[in-house]
Amino acid sequence: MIKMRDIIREGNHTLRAEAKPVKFPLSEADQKLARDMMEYLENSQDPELAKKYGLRAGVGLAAPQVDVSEQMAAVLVPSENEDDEPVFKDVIINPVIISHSVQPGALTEGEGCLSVDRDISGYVIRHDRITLRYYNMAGEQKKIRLKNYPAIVCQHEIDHLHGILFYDHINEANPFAADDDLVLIS
Ligand SMILES: CNC(=O)c1cccc(C)c1Nc1nc(N2CCN(c3ccccc3Cl)CC2)nc(N2CSC[C@H]2C(=O)NC)n1
Ligand code: NI
Repeated sequence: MIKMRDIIREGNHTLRAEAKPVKFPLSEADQKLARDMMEYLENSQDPELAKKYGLRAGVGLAAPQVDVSEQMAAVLVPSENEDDEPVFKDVIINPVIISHSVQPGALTEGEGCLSVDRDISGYVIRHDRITLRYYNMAGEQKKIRLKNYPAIVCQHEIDHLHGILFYDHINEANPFAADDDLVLIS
């Protein structure tokens, strides 16, 4: 299982590298990696398991964060009440944002990252809505539209595949600068 010690932190160059596209059919190693990353998110969202293994909770984890510079990320956005299906759950491979809203969006509370061991406040300005094309573990091409929280999470994880970290999108001069069409997502 993936533990916090397997997650690389700022300063490790892999976090700032351009990850390589994944080849299909997935190798055994890539299949295991995909499963392990999704398992990490599930474990981290379970208060008992998170406590038992000292895991930081997350809704997304990208392969570069476990020092594998490949274009693959697990995303698990749970629904508000736990016995419903997740809002979004998949391993997104070779993802491309093929279109997006002009309208920006940001999490009201800012963003955290498992590879960043410090609290950096401010609005992380992203697209409020995206159309995402990606391949799943079976190699099927998917094209989906996402908005608000799941759209923000996927953009955060896709950034990791291109060496971009969330605070790269925070306005340094005024971290909470918001033009009037910014959608604040709580
Ligand atoms: C600085 N302020 C903040 O961090 C911040 C502060 C308050 C609110 C939010 C909403 C903030 N922001 C933020 N909160 C999250 N979580 C909320 C808690 N949750 C979770 C926790 C426990 C069980 C199950 C779950 Cl589900 C896990 C996910 N996750 C992300 N991000 C940014 S996009 C990728 C995603 C990620 O997985 N990061 C590790 N941002
Ligand atoms: Ni991150």
